[in-house]
Amino acid sequence: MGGGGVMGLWTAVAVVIGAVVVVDGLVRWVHGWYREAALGGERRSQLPPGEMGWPVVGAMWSFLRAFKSGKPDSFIGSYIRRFGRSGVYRAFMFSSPTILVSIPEACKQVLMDDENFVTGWPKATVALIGPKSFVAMPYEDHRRLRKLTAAPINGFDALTTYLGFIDRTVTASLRSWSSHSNKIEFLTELRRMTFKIIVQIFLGGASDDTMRALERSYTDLNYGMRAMAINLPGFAYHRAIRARKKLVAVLQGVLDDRRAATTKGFTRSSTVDMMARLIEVEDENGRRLQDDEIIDILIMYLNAGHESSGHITMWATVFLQENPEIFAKAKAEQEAIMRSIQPTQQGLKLRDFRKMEYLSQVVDETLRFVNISFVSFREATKDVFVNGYLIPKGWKVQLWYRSVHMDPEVYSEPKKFNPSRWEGLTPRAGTFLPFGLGARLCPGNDLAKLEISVFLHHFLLGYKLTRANPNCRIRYLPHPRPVDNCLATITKVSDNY
Ligand code: HEM
Repeated sequence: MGGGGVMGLWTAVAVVIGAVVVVDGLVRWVHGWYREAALGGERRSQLPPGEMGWPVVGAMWSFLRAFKSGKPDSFIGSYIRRFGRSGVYRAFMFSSPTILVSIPEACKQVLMDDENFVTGWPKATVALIGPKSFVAMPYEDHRRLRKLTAAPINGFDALTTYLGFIDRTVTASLRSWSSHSNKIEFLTELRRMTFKIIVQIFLGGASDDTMRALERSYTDLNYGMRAMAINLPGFAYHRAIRARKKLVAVLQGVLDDRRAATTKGFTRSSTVDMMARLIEVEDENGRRLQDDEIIDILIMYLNAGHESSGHITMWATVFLQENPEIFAKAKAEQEAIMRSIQPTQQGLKLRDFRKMEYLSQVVDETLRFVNISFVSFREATKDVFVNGYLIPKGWKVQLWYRSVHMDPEVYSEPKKFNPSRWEGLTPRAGTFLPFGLGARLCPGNDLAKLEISVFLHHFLLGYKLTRANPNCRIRYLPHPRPVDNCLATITKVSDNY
């Protein structure tokens, strides 16, 4: 090919690239205009920096790319790089114009403002968790049912009721895993264990068949939770929708049995579990909850009540095992606690748990570092200004807890696992959000911390974790986990306690 031919080729390539850039810019501009024009010039000029991107996908590709390539922080990182540290950005995600909030003060403002913000989970998530659960419930119903359901699991005193069951379940699990030399999927087993605990609290226990059916369906439900909402065979979301139908059927069966037993005058357990409370509760007009309302609340609680605790327990165990100094310090604290317990005492008591200061720092650091709930969703019900920028009425808001926890201006060396950073530290409001904040603060936070600490107490005193693939790849959606579900052996190393 002569010089003219090469020139011609390069010109053609340049023209194609130029055309792509122009078309890309034009499409983005038209989409931005289409989404924002109705705001009017003045309100539009007050929006935070950012862009709507391409129609339909918006920022979803870059979000999924960041999380699927193992670099979840690069998503918000790209906004900071392109638009500066405004902490509030605009984007198009989950089919809606959305404001991304990534700094503590702004997160706190949104989370504490119930007048101007309601929950705003994507429709696909609401369809999975349940339209009649807390994720989509009207304000007054939420207040009433939250009070009813949170009271028995909130505050460490209320939790005394469950401590014995948690302690027995944890010790039996560790004993069973270490009774053979086979590898187990440690995460899967922990999820099973935390599920058993939450089923006891909410349903007063369940048959093995019911447990198995529920567990399987919850796994599918969770895998579909942050996936693209494509309801076609072969897609995770489709499997999740089917799993929800099964969950509804199983819980309907449990509810029917309970109602039948109550009619005949039988009660299943001596303590009042959460299902009993939900069946009995009346609003100010004497109206009781319908079956579909009870079932949606249970689906939500049973899910929220085991997934996150199971994952955090796994990560805390892994971090302890990988950091011998931290392990030794945490173990010494537990040994001291054991020495202070009377030989006649059966199992752990709440006062023992209260002495676990360093272990509590290990758990807090794990919560900060792992970011199991990395984002939360709200919707503005009026025009609101946050950090000087407009959040227009009707727009969605995403609160990026993960970005707050991994921000070097909030936590020095954020990528270092360092429990001692919590020593004597009371975090500034909005800087530590593993359980959210405000009216939607996780009602299971005390229960979660208790379960995790009881497990770590027993693990530190007598067991060792050996992973089959210590450098296994991590998958970040829906929750951070090693792709092998932490395949490992659990060995008993001490008989002294
Ligand atoms: C380590 C464990 C846990 C973590 C990290 C966690 C995290 C969270 C977060 C961040 C929220 C707030 C979502 C928002 O801002 O909208 C939340 C809400 C919730 N959590 Fe948890 N959670 C955990 C354990 C539990 C447990 C054990 C239960 C049940 C006993 C539970 C039940 C709930 C419920 C029902 C909500 C919705 C509250 C509402 O909308 O009023 N969670 N959780």
